[in-house]
Amino acid sequence: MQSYTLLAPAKINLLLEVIGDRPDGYHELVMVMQSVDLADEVKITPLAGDRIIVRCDHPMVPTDSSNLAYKAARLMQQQYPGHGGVEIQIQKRIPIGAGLAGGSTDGAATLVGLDLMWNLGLTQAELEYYAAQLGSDVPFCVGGGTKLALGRGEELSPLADLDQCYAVLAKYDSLSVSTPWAYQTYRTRFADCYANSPEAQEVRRRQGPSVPLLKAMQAQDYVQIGQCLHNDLERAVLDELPRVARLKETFLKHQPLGCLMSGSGPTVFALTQTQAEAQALAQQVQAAIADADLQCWVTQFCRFGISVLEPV
Ligand SMILES: C[C@@](CO)(OP(=O)(O)O)[C@H](O)COP(=O)(O)OP(=O)(O)OC[C@H]1O[C@@H](n2ccc(N)nc2=O)[C@H](O)[C@@H]1O
Ligand SMILES: Nc1ncnc2c1ncn2[C@@H]1O[C@H](COP(=O)(O)OP(=O)(O)O)[C@@H](O)[C@H]1O
Repeated sequence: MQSYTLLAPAKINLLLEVIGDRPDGYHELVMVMQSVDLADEVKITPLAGDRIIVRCDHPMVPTDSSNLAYKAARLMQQQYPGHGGVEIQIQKRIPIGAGLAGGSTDGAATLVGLDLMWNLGLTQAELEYYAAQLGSDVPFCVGGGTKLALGRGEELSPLADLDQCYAVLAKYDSLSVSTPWAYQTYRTRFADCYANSPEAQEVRRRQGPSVPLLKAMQAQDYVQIGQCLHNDLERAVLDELPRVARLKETFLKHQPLGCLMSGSGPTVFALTQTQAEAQALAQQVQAAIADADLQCWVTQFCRFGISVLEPV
């Protein structure tokens, strides 16, 4: 049996609209998701016996059964017994609790890696089916690229690739947001915005902020795309975290194509059309904020989710 090293990219949400409640207790969403080339490396190695061992070079990442890579390996062992154990080594580059799906992408990489290592020949649909059992964002992370995500985030449709777009990501190192807290904070403030019957939810989907964004994306009109970015969770989270609100204001002063908090935050991203503009923007924002706690990454949109870096 061969070892595999996989590249597991982060995502940003170009749009996140909370439509209403779902019978399963989650929120019904409309999202436009985009992979970026900031990625963890996940190495999958066969182990004798049935053990699952997770190692990570970042001290804040749990390596017990709460790690999404561990959960993915256990799910695969339950579904396809008899292939033995696995060691999963995660080289963490995606910041934690950042709204960038760092844990989800490691879980997705483990599913893809075990499919290869155990020679199962699973389809993308089968991988996404298992992924949905691990978390709402995990199915997107399998195939990545540019996608519309409905339901709780697991109903995916491909969108035309957005070529040549860069995202400057910025996050205070010491600040993380828990996803349940972000949804709960939104719910406490804005539950009166919820559409809860299937008919009312359909009306919301057809009339909401995804309509102009999808139109701009179809036309590859980057100026328009920048103006149509939207995240319902942003107003709830930014009200609670004024430092992040100021970070967004600072980005906007430098006139990027657009700027938004990603997912549940607290990462803020700003879009540019060239790498040089993105690098200049990152420097300008770091100089303006002048806080060693602020981290910036210049990333490019990418067309793929999990990819094999090298069979070892
Ligand atoms: C907000 C988003 C946007 O892409 O991502 P992050 O910012 O966390 O990366 C996602 O909705 C997060 O997806 P993920 O992190 O996979 O969520 P899950 O593990 O399925 O759920 C974590 C918690 O988020 C809330 N949740 C999640 C998805 C959803 N449609 N409705 C919800 O209410 C629930 O409180 C749930 O207990
Ligand atoms: N492989 C993993 N990498 C990072 N965090 C993980 C992982 N597996 C489980 N977690 C847990 O998930 C929490 C959320 O982390 P992460 O996925 O980075 O954030 P987000 O949900 O904002 O995208 C972390 O605080 C950590 O406890």
